[in-house]
Amino acid sequence: MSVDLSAVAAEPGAAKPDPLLVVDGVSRSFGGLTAVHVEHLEIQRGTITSLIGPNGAGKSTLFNVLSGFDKADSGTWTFDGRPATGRAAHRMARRGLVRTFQLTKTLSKMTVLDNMKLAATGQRGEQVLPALLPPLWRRQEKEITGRADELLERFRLAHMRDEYAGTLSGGQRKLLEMARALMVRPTMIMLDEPMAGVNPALTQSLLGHITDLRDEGMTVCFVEHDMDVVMGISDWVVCLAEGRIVAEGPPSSVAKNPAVIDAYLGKQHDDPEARGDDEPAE
Ligand SMILES: Nc1ncnc2c1ncn2[C@@H]1O[C@H](COP(=O)(O)OP(=O)(O)OP(=O)(O)O)[C@@H](O)[C@H]1O
Repeated sequence: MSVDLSAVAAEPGAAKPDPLLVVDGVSRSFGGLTAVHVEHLEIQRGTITSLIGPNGAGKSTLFNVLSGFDKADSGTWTFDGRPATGRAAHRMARRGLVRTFQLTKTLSKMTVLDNMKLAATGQRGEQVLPALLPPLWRRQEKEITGRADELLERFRLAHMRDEYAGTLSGGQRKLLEMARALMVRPTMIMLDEPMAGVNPALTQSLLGHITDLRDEGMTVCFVEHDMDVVMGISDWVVCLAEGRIVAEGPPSSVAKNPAVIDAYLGKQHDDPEARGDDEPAE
């Protein structure tokens, strides 16, 4: 681990020695439901921080808000010491914060290389299709292709460079999602369930890539509902439940925190599928 967090209190809202992202009073509701209400959160620079919590805890909503893909109802946040509240995703990408997003239908019909090149435009995604790319982008094309090839090599996707992205396996898609996000050379990468639906061998490889990014100095934050996945890799774990931070700390302390256990068990208790009930009671 590159940053020592041993002196940081394991409690919600804990101050970090050198936070890259600082969140204050952020809330987001849908109708009458408060999906997120985070009083204070600091993400330490140069660490792997995991955001865990049961289904519906608000993890993706918080991610979407902070990365500029959704709007908060209230609250403020800063990135790298500068105000970032309500900034659009492509502006945040230019400032160094990117998030991965899943390969959509449209992107599946483009080649792997074009997916990478498009990502270089900085999270504008499908709003900027290749035919419409600005002249500046064309001038930089050589450099961008070079960067794309370098990343495809690193993520072992070079042999798929000219294939349609839709032909990739589930695991290769996850690698492409990560590689795409790195096109803009971010300082912070936010990964939404990077291991979901991936086989164990590939999970190990993805975990290796994530650790490498951190070791190169990048700040990594990922959302995961499966607590076991994050334990081995995280420097710090933040647990959300019903939109609020209920615990924070090193993985070992969070794993045995009663509020975390309650959040997961409580959810299981409410969820007929997790209880193993196939049919609702008469
Ligand atoms: N666009 C939306 N419209 C209405 N409700 C929403 C919307 N997005 C999220 N919600 C609700 O907000 C709550 C938080 O959802 P969110 O997806 O952020 O949780 P999560 O922790 O990421 O869950 P999961 O692990 O299942 O992805 C849920 O109750 C969800 O139904």
